[in-house]
Amino acid sequence: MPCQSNEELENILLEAKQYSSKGKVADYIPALSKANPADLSVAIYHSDGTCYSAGCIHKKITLQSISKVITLALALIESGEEFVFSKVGYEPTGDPFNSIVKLEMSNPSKPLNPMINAGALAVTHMIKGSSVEERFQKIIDFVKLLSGNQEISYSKEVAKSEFETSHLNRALCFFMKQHSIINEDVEELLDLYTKQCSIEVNCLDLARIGIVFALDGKEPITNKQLMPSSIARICKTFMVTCGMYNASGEFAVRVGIPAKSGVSGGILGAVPARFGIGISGPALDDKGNSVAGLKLLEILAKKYDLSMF
Ligand SMILES: NC(=O)CC[C@H](N)C(=O)O
Repeated sequence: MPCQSNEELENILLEAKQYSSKGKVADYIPALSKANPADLSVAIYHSDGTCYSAGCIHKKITLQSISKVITLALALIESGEEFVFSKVGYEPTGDPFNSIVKLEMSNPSKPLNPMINAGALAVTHMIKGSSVEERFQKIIDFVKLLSGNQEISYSKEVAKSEFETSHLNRALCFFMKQHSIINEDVEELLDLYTKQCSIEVNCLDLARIGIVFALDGKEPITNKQLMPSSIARICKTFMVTCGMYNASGEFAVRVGIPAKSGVSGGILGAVPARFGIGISGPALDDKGNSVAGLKLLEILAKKYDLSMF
């Protein structure tokens, strides 16, 4: 069984850590630029509930795009497959996560998948509730449930920083409003989306969420089904086809596990039926993925034969 000690993981982390210097922290959301590019941490959650970890494991990062897979699960639970996929498609774009170009090219105009910003905004729009507060509470409660961590909260500073600078996301929303994919107030939707992206986790939380997806929705300790297995499988499929933005193809070849990254440098991995993996490493490559995190996953995948292909 792979990785049976923290020391083993520590050695792999040290090898991957050297790659941090090749990346840069995201600064298009000003508050994210405060992150330390040299940070790296990893946790692996086994299906029997044991967990191994290395690095600055308690350091928090915000979920950013990793939240997209969580709101997708929630929207599918609340509204069902038919409704969700009437508003958002199934296909990878090959474009950067915040690109607008395919929205105008597809006919009828709808976001190509729920992992790009346009698709994620359309999914967040579906989360039901009478106010932004009620809807956000639902999202954060779901993150608490999946991570088994009742202490989860969000960074007001990061949420505010993104809300004030999110002009491209505003443009995506207005375009989608014109085409009836969304019909709520754009500022309210952005308020909810930026809060969702600002939920704080560490690599242990990410690994714990990862194992729930890996086990098709089951919590490893209690065996409770936290979401229908069909929904966990839809989410994992999108993680394979679009989870690492427009680097998902190369990632499938090099690593071969369902994963979702975020511009805070987080990566959520789910090795089917085996492990949840959580990584935090804020230095990013030019596609927005954690450079050292990618390296770490590549080493783990080779060493422990993790690829599902
Ligand atoms: N790739 C990401 O992590 C993007 C999430 C970020 N909140 C945005 O909308 O730009």
